[in-house]
Amino acid sequence: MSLIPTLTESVSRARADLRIGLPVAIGGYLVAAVETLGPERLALMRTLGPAHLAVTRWRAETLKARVYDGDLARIELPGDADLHWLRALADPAGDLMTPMKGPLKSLRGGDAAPDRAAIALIKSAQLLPAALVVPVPEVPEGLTRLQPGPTIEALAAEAGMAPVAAARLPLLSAENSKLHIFRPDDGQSEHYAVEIGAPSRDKPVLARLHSACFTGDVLGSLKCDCGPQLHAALGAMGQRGEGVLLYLNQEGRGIGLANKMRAYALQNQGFDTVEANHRLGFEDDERDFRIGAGILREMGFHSVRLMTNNPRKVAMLQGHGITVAERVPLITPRNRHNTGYLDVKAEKSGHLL
Ligand SMILES: Nc1nc2c(ncn2[C@@H]2O[C@H](COP(=O)(O)OP(=O)(O)OP(=O)(O)O)[C@@H](O)[C@H]2O)c(=O)[nH]1
Ligand SMILES: [Zn+2]
Repeated sequence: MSLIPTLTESVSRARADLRIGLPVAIGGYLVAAVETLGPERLALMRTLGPAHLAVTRWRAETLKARVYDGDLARIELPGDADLHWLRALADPAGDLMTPMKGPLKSLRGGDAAPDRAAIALIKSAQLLPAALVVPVPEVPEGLTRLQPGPTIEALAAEAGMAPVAAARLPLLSAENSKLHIFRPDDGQSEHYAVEIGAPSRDKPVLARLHSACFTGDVLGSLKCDCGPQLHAALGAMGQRGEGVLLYLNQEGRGIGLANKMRAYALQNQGFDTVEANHRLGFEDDERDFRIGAGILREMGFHSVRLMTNNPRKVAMLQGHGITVAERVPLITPRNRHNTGYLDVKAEKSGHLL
C-alpha cells in the first residue's frame, strides 16, 4: 500500500472536486460539471481547447440534439456560448419558456469515453448530468487525474461497505430494535439498517429495502407513498417481533434531493414522475440495489421475504446473490395527491399496485 491515492480514492476525490466546481482530468480532457462551474473557470477552460457539452441521451432527446454516441451526445459549443447557455442546456427548468435552444450540432466520431466517465461521475455526485469537456495538450498541475474507461463508471457506482456502529434503539413499532450504520468506502453517504428482534440468519427474514425520501418520510408529503410504506413495514416487523429494514440513502430514486425537487418542479409543469427524470437527463430509476444486497450479506442474511411492490427490486436482489423467498405486497392508502404518481409507477415502472 502506498500513500498515493488508489483509483477508487481518486474517483471519490474527483466527485468532490466536481461538486465544488473544480474541473478534473480524464485522460487528455478536462471535464467540469455545468451545474457547479463558475464563469472564471469556464473562461479559463475555453482558452485551453475547443470545448463541447456532454449530456445524456435522455436530455439530448428533449433538446432535439442528435445522438451519435449511444447513451450520450456531445454538443458543440458555439463561439458565444456562455454559462447561461450551458445551464439552459443542462437544466430543464426553463425548457417550456425557451423551447428552442438550437440549432445544436452534435459531434460524430472520435472518442466519447471521457464524456461517459464524466457523466457517470457527475451522476454519482448527484448533480445535473451535463459536463463541459475540453481536450487539453497538457493537464494543469494540481487537478485530480483519472484515465477513462469502464473502471471509472464501475467505481463511481460501486463501493465496499463497512459496519461502523450499532446500538439498541427502542421504537414505537418495536421496542426490541437495533440501528446499524454502514459506511461506503467511497465517501458517499452512510446507509442504515434497523434490525427488529433477533431474526434467524438461517431462514428467510421479513425485509424491506426503503430508499430515503426526506419529503415523505420526515415531512409527511402526500405526493408519494414512502412515509406510509416506511411505517407499515416497521409496524409489520414489530407485530411479527422480527425483521430487517434497510434505510438506503438513495433519495429520489438515486438522483438526490435537489434533483428530486427539480423533478417535482417539472411535475408541477405537467410532466409525470418518469418524464421528469428523463427531461433532467436521468434514467427513471438510478438506484443501485447492490448496496442493499451487500448490507444484507454483511449482516449475515441470505434469504428474504421482501416487502415491496417493485419487481425490479426482487430481480436486482436475486441478481446480487440474495434469495427472495417471497414477495410481500406493501400497499398503502391513496390520496388525491399521490394517485397519479402511483398510476404511473404501475403503468411505466411495472409496480404491482
Ligand atoms: N426522482 C423521483 N424520485 C421520487 C419521486 N417520488 C418519490 N421518489 C423517490 O422514490 C423512492 C421510492 O422508494 P421505495 O418506496 O423504496 O421504492 P419503490 O421503487 O417505490 O418500490 P416499493 O418497494 O414498492 O416501495 C425514494 O427514493 C423517493 O425519494 C419522484 O417523483 N421523482
Ligand atoms: Zn417519497
